Amino acid sequence: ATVKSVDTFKSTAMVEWQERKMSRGKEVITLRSQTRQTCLFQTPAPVVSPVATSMATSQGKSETICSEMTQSAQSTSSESSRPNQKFYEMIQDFRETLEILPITTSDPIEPHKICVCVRKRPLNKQECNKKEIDVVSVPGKGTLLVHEPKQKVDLTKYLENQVFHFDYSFDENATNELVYMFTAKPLVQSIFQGCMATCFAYGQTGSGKTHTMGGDFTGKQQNSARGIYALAAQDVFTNLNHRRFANQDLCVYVSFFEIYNGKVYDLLNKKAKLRVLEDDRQQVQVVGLEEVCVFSAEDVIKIIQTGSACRTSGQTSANANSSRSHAILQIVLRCNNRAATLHGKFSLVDLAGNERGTDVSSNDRSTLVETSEINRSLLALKECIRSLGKNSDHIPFRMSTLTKVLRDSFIGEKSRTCMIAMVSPGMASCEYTMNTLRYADRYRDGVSCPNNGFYALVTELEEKVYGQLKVVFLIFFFFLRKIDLFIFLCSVFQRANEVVKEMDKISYNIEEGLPELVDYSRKLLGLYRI
Ligand SMILES: Nc1ncnc2c1ncn2[C@@H]1O[C@H](COP(=O)(O)OP(=O)(O)OP(=O)(O)O)[C@@H](O)[C@H]1O
Repeated sequence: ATVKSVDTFKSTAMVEWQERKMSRGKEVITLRSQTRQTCLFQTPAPVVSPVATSMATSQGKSETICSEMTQSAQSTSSESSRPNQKFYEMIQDFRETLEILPITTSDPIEPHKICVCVRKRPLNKQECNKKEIDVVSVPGKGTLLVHEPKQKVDLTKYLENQVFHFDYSFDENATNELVYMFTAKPLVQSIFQGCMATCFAYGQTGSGKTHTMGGDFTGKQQNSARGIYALAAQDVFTNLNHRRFANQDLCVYVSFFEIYNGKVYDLLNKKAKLRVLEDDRQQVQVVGLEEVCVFSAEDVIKIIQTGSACRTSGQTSANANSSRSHAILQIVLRCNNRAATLHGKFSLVDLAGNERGTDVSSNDRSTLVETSEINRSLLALKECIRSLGKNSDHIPFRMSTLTKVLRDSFIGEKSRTCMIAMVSPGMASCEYTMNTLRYADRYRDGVSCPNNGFYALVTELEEKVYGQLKVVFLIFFFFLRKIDLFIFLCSVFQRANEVVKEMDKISYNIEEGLPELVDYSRKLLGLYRI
């Protein structure tokens, strides 16, 4: 109950009475202004502020004070001790002007070839203890706002309210079931029609990717039955038993693997390292990948549990490990004939934490390699989905192992893709949140993206660099015995290495870095042209 909030509400003018009722011995009056913001007034007043009293009197209602409808529990004295109190108040003021209409199960689900949505997780216990400020608002209808705290040179604080639009936006109260209904569920239907579907969970570490895909946590125990993996498996078997598909004689197979540093590891076979090969017809095979035939959703849940345990075992920090690798669960429908012909495939991908891409400060070689691999794969993924969205003939899937193994999901009319961008709401994560949203925004905006030309150019140059590299290696092996040529090639490699390092540094902040990246690509090509 603050004087300021009464002021704010009063200034919106034209207040209509909505409702008066008794609650726990107090009279609660709900008001609604013309701008549809809502405010609660209660009697008797624990604190009577002059402004509140005068306002109430002017309305003919004595002993009335204002309290914020949301976060009232955290207000009063503890609020003043909150770090960044000013920003907190500014965000609260802004939220009062918003019309909040969260997505519900009764909202229509539209068919998309590429669907991009965003999910905000709630502030966690630690963040609440630190009195972190929630800087993300989800008014609904696919919109999401980030209230970016800024400061002018004269130290005046202000907010930059960034608005993003996606196909769907889920707030902190959305359940996995609700998210599933709008994202992966339509893709499950599509694989029965012979589609290759992919659902990605993207975002920084701790933003809720594993919670969404693998299931929510009760303490440290993950409830695998309530994640998108399991919900999709349940729907696959429901569909399979439906009379429409019952006579198609389909069988369900599951594989579960992870990609770490560009290498594939089988999570259903003691993390065996596997090779990715491409045949003459550009078909990509993960050689020796375990594909288990399953007969119920429970079988799939057991596989998820086995694979997840394998994913994290032997690591000092499970979370740190998972955030560095991409985990892929594939549900494959095969016709139950001798050739076990592929009918449809659903790949569910829990991507590596995208904040790794910014971690270029480290001098540790393994961290640098890890970072550049994550960078490369996320950039490649973006390019492949964008090419798919534009129905382009050229899909740059060779850019990374991730896009290579998902190649058949990026081609043809029968591809369906859904990207769920996860965001953490805290002010401390604001920069990462903005990066996640900008990345996801690129998919939606493929055609009108101002840097479209640059993206295409970078992709084309990357492909050329790979081509040239192949030639260099051939020459190297051919003239292996010529020491002067060997020294020359060493110096070329050294210079190329430096250029590649520079490229890695800027490739995360792709927005500003693109022109530079093009320059570097050209330099690289120049180096290899001997
Ligand atoms: N929507 C949500 N509701 C409640 N808690 C959530 C939600 N999303 C995430 N959390 C909680 O936040 C914590 C981090 O989530 P999670 O492990 O899923 O993040 P992540 O993005 O997969 O991280 P990493 O990249 O490190 O694997 C978990 O304790 C999880 O229970």
